[in-house]
Amino acid sequence: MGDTSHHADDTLHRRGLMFILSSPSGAGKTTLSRMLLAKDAEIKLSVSATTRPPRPNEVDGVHYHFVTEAEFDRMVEEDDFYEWAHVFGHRYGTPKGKIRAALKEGQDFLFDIDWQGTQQLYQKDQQDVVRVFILPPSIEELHRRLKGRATDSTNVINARMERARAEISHWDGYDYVIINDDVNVCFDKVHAILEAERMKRARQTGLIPFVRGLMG
Ligand SMILES: Nc1ncnc2c1ncn2[C@@H]1O[C@H](COP(=O)(O)OP(=O)(O)OP(=O)(O)O)[C@@H](O)[C@H]1O
Ligand SMILES: Nc1nc2c(ncn2[C@@H]2O[C@H](COP(=O)(O)O)[C@@H](O)[C@H]2O)c(=O)[nH]1
Repeated sequence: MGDTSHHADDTLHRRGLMFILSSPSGAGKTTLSRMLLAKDAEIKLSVSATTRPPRPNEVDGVHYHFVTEAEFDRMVEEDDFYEWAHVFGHRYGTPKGKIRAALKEGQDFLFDIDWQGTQQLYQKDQQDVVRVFILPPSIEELHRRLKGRATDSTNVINARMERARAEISHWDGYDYVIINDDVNVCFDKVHAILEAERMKRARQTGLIPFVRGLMG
């Protein structure tokens, strides 16, 4: 064994990444997001603001910041959003918060956002963005999942099903595409992507001094 004074853990600073999960409504991105947050302590959810009313199990400030139309207007005027979009008759936006500074410090962020938000984030910050699209195994299964979730009225479910094909058409704007058939298998793939992206050379900003140390 050689000199351990340049231990990798002390040296290898890494830039954080913006990990985006998108899918047609009901394909399972929120389920996968929650699994990822429970399993991986290094990634934090970017909590969006929305004008949609909360579902029964949703907590303000945890799953979304639930805001009024007037509050959303104010946030837009004050340039508080990285991106925002109209989705299913409501507005949703990613608050800027301290994301940029935290990325520099190595913090990873998870975004459960649609294709419009993905395009906007990618245009602003290509180097930090990793785009993952989740597909359902079939349209029938997508419908079953939306009904089985039992959080939305029949009208809302029908509207989301009507939009599903249009949303799926954006699949080619993503770096990775995964079919969510068995949720555990799908989750392992999502996590493997995150782990691999963390090791990209460009993200490992501490590599240069580390390699210099190795070369003596
Ligand atoms: N692989 C799977 N097999 C069976 N059911 C699943 C699977 N993945 C997710 N589900 C179930 O499907 C329903 C929809 O999942 P989820 O809420 O995660 O979808 P979503 O893509 O986030 O939808 P939305 O965009 O509407 O928020 C939930 O009841 C969830 O438990
Ligand atoms: N462009 C953005 N899309 C967002 C954001 N937060 C959530 N979403 C997407 O909206 C739909 C519907 O979500 P739901 O919670 O009402 O089912 C879904 O595709 C989300 O990914 C955001 O900040 N910006």
